[in-house]
Amino acid sequence: MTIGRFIALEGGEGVGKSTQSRLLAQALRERGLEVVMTREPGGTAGAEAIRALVLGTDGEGWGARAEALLFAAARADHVERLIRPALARGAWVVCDRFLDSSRAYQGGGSGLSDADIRQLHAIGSEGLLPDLTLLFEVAPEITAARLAARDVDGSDRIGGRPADYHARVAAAFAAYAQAEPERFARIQGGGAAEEVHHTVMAALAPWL
Ligand SMILES: Nc1ncnc2c1ncn2[C@@H]1O[C@H](COP(=O)(O)OP(=O)(O)OP(=O)(O)O)[C@@H](O)[C@H]1O
Ligand SMILES: Cc1cn([C@H]2C[C@H](O)[C@@H](COP(=O)(O)O)O2)c(=O)[nH]c1=O
Repeated sequence: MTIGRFIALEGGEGVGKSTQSRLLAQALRERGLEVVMTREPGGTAGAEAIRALVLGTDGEGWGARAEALLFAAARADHVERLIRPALARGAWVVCDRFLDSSRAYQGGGSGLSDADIRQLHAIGSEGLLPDLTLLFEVAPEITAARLAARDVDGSDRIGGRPADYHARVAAAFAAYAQAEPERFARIQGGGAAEEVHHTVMAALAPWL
């Protein structure tokens, strides 16, 4: 049996995570590997229901603590029902966002402590971490242009937060990658999609 790997793709809005998830999943499948491509919040029926609750724009929204609990609950279901079983049978899991999004958004953006976010993750998901987290970094003026073209009908509740919130999120991601270089690969995502994909494959080369 092949060894399953858990790869998370992280970064702010519009940095290309979904695009690179698709390209990565396709490249791994072409190598004959079983790939489970998934996302957070989401990936299971329960977690997708929480996604609609937390990102939908109806109602008054959530306070920072309730929001952190909702993301942790979605992740707990996702880990238990989809991610752990996939890894146990030797599949590769390609996950668009994971724990570090909670640390960066609910922590760096909304001001909860990193210890609290990690504690929620310890309770909900028994502390599962990806084998590698690809952090995509793109200049804000480039992501703004991409999102203006993509989100013509408006953004979700969190994507629509002000620029200073998203600047804190980006700074938090950068600080986590700097603190744990063995867990992160930093990818400059401002080039063409195929060019960025080559950088991703180079980061994974030791396992392929
Ligand atoms: N390297 C690239 N060059 C130009 N456009 C890109 C590139 N990568 C992605 N895009 C486009 O930018 C937009 C955002 O990309 P994508 O949805 O992959 O980002 P994301 O990080 O998953 O965003 P979000 O977190 O907001 O959902 C899409 O319209 C996509 O087609
Ligand atoms: C997992 C996770 C996500 N978020 C935020 C980040 C984005 O604004 C949305 C997800 O939208 P996407 O188009 O699928 O990227 O949710 C968060 O704040 N905390 C989290 O843990």
